[in-house]
Amino acid sequence: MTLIKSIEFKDGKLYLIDQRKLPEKLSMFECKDHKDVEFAIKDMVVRGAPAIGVVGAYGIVLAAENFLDLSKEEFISKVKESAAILGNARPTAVNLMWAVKRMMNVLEANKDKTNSEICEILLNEAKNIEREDLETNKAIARYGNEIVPKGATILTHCNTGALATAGYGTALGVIREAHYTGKNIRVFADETRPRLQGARLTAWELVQERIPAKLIPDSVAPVLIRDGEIDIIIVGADRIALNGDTANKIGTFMLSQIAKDFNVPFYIAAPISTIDFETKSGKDIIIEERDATEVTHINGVRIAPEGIDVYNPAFDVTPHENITGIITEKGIIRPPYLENLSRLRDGKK
Ligand SMILES: CSC[C@H]1O[C@H](OP(=O)(O)O)[C@H](O)[C@@H]1O
Repeated sequence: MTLIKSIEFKDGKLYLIDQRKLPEKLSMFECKDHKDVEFAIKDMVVRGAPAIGVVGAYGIVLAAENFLDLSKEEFISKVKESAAILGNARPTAVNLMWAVKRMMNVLEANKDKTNSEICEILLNEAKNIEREDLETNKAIARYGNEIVPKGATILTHCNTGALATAGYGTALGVIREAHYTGKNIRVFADETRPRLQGARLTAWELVQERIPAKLIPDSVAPVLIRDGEIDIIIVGADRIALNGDTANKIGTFMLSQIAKDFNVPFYIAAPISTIDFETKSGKDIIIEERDATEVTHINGVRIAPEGIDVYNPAFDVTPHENITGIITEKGIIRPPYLENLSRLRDGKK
């Protein structure tokens, strides 16, 4: 099993696999300060809800180190300002704001220490967030593997692998676990227009791991589901509302509706940090709209005529009624989601 490490903080800089360049080129993008990190998140050098949470945390560390020599008051103010900028780099995935809030809580709790002590403490917290995400991925994979039948054909959408997390993956982590525990599974991976995370990233991870898979145009998935070719669908999430409505990559809702029509189990795999207990339902989730050129161009080559208008939402919301279960590091959460997610929020079994 090749552990793909897409995020590395060393010698006071943050290095990221540049996912815009994969699969043709494996190169690192260097972040010297929090503005580089903001760009990396916005331009999808790094993407994937858990991954941008980890990267956002390290962005705050870079900010603290760059403002180290300021007065304590200016230092705290500048770090908080940088954190706000990072937290707003992409609006839909809750993990980013979750990580930023966690880092700000640590800053607040240690604001009476010296600037350099605070830098050290923030770096340790960012490392904790990264380490915990990897552990979380492994737990999600183990629980998810329990619902993967031997010999199953699994459909997945977008990229939810090591590139989208601190390593191993969420939905793709379940697929890895099923493969490595000898379940003899095979995968259909949606290409996932327009940014092609499936074709460029998931396919790359599956090839690296020699997991039997076929890449398909997004519109093939409904036909495979209708024809009984898919045993189970497992996808990721960017934000799960308290009632279980889930925001994920555009195209997920369509898959869930067709899965429901043809009685194919449809699972979300996500860490608990992706559950937003403050958001009551999917209606309240902000859906990021991205640049028109993501649709009108591929690799910089224009494929649609000048002058055509574009609507490019990066996510859609799957209603909780379409979701068979939510695979988390604490087990699989089943309906009724409002009741069960509220119990999780309140720390009840
Ligand atoms: C475990 S990644 C979760 C989620 O993030 C991806 O979105 P993006 O590539 O725009 O960052 C996709 O929705 C994945 O399912």
